[in-house]
Amino acid sequence: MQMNTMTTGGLDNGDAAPQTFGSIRLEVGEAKAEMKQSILFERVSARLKAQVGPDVYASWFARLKLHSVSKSVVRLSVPTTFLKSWINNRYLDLITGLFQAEDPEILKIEVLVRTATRHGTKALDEAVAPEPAAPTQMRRPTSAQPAGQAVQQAVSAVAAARPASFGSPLFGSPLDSRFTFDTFVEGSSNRVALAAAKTIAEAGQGAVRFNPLFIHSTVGLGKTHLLQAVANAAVQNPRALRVVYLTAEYFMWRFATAIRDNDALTLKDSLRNIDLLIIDDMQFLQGKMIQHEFCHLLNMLLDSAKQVVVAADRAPWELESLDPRVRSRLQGGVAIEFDAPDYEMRLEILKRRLAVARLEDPSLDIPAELLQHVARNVTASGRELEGAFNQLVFRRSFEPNLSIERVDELLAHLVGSGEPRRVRIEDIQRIVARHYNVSRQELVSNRRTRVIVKPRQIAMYLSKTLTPRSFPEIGRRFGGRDHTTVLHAVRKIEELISGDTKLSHEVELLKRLINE
Ligand SMILES: Nc1ncnc2c1ncn2[C@@H]1O[C@H](COP(=O)(O)OP(=O)(O)OP(=O)(O)O)[C@@H](O)[C@H]1O
Repeated sequence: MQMNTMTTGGLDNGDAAPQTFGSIRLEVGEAKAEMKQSILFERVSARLKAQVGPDVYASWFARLKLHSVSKSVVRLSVPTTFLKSWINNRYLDLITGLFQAEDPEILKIEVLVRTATRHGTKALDEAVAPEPAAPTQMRRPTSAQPAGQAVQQAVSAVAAARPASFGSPLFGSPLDSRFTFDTFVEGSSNRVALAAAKTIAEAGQGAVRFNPLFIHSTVGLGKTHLLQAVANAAVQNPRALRVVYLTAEYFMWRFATAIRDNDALTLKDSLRNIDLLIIDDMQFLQGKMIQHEFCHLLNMLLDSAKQVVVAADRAPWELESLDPRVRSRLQGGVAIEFDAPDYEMRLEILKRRLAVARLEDPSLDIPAELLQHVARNVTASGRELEGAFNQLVFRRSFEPNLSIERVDELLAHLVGSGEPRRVRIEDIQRIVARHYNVSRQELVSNRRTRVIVKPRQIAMYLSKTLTPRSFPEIGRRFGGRDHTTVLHAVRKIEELISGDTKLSHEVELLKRLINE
């Protein structure tokens, strides 16, 4: 383990081998610290495996190593950049929670890439995900179904998840067998997207509906879960759909490797004949050549009536780093935004998590009041709920009588901790657009009619005054405008507010709505 290097590093002052009594004592102390760190890592690894299941663990964490532990920072290492960003994007909160549960002094987890000791090809090959475990066929819940029944169904679904007996994606990023329609909780914030996703998963070849379907939301609201549910269901479709699920990062990596190995044609061929392409985390698609390839693929699939589903953390017209041709094709379909889950949904997500956790540990019991309390207070996203739930489960194993006050203490970092909420430009745009009865898309468009220009300038002014974003960045988020346009808007609104009480009240009201 690289840890050894780390511990001797502290003594590396050019001295000969330690001979004095003081150095020996230091060595014993170090050995003890090293052992403690190894135990910590072993314990967290075991919990992580229990949380994510052996398949996901084997895919992503089998090569995770402890690099070093300082008082508050744990550094882990993986062999490839791909794994690093995958773990950072998907699992960092979970891993941080698990370390903190072992040692509350730990504040931060960093994932590093180990220096390659093997040759390039081998190291890159290691990043190829193993064959995904596809789920078995599952029944579908209906919105009219009683909650208990839905939980039971979700439990059966997870219990039944096994490596594929039939149907799996042609290739691509691994699917998590827990991410199915059955385990996805429906609510007002995601109902439309869920209906569209189910329609696509059930459709036959060539029966294209909303193309491309573009789902966007801020982090942790269930985009990946829904996309993987589409993939998991589509591979079971009796019409034998050819399905590919990829994260944008995986797509980039596959193309980069294929181009390096002069094998791009084979890769393109294998993508040509698919029925359903699902791309997650579109905001990460970068690089001129890769975007060019992606644009080709997208055009080819859309033009031949093949279904494409995409998810990103922002709307297609806000993906500034994308090639305008890709952006424009993505805008040609249907974009649906998820909002944050409401209380009922949050509670249902927690109940389902509990039911699933009970499969592993039937003695696990979390009182309903605790679940309700968490659902009321952890409001931001499904991912935070998951973090809160993991903390609860972990704590209850050695504090069986957790009080609500203790839960608040444990979850202080997830519950509104008194810090002001971070305002996002998307929220400002949404609230201003709604207030002035225009669409968010119009706000970032090129249209220059009065009804759009004023709300746009107000939204820019609010973006500058309520967020730490720079003029150029705000310009980019408003349809790629120049920073001088934003500067002009901010000055203009400042000037107008000082002489127009009605407008000044309007802006105050908008600020209150945004900060709510
Ligand atoms: N409606 C839901 N029903 C059940 N679980 C949900 C729901 N929404 C979110 N979750 C859970 O919350 C966690 C985070 O969800 P997911 O990773 O799908 O979010 P995301 O929107 O893709 O986030 P990111 O933008 O960071 O990729 C997952 O464990 C997911 O199962």
